[in-house]
Amino acid sequence: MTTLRLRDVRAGYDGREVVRAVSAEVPRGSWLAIVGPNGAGKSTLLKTMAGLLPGAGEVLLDGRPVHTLSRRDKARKVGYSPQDPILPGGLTVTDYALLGRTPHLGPLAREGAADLSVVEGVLTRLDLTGLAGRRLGTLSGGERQRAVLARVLTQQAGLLLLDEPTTGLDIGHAQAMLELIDRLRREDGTTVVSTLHDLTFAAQYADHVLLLSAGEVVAAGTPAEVLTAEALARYYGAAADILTAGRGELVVAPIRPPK
Ligand SMILES: Nc1ncnc2c1ncn2[C@@H]1O[C@H](COP(=O)(O)OP(=O)(O)OP(=O)(O)O)[C@@H](O)[C@H]1O
Repeated sequence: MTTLRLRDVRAGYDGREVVRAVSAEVPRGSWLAIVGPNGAGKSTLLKTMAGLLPGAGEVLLDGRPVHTLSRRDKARKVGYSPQDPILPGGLTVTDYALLGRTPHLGPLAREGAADLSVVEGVLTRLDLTGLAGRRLGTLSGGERQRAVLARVLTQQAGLLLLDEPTTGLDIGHAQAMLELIDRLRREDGTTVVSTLHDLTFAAQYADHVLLLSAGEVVAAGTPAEVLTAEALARYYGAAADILTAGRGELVVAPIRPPK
């Protein structure tokens, strides 16, 4: 439900710029995948979009600079999931997912039946119902990752900023996760920006792809325009074939490099 616009965004650490002059427009209800090799600046760009890192340039949510939003307004508008979140190991999956409802509660109000119903719906879709009462500290890596996404999704924000949402998930759970996000996009108009190392998933789910290399946008466009064998060789140093499968979907298939 949110349009995101980036104008000449720059960000970095300790005076070292690692994201350089990135501009992009992500219309309401669309999905932008940010791809690029390790260290290219993807997570840094996502954190800057979430208003968690100061940077130069503009990050506009429905025309408003993200840093001018109050914490509560930001939490209602933006759901951000980091790559390596620090989790309160003693909380159960349900209680943790319920935290996503906090921005929707009045002052001093407790979660009600409607909030619990949102949480139950998300846990069901992410195959977490059987783990609802388990403490986060006892979960496997992939289960923990699904719990993190559950909390972000219960927030029902208009913009989702997801850093590697499929990390640690098996192929079935990864698909279920991406399908759920895609459904939110189609049915509720949720806008999605995600970093993705899995380029086949990027091709299958994103409308637009931004390829970053050394902090700069080196290609932007549809998955077919950006994810070419030449670009993968040039920017990742990878050998890959781009195939079509299923209903004409792109598959990025690694191949053994020529000897
Ligand atoms: N907190 C930090 N302090 C200093 N430098 C950092 C910090 N976080 C990231 N960097 C550096 O900034 C650059 C971009 O990092 P970033 O995490 O944004 O890359 P990325 O594209 O998300 O990488 P990956 O695919 O490996 O997750 C890297 O050179 C990294 O070492």
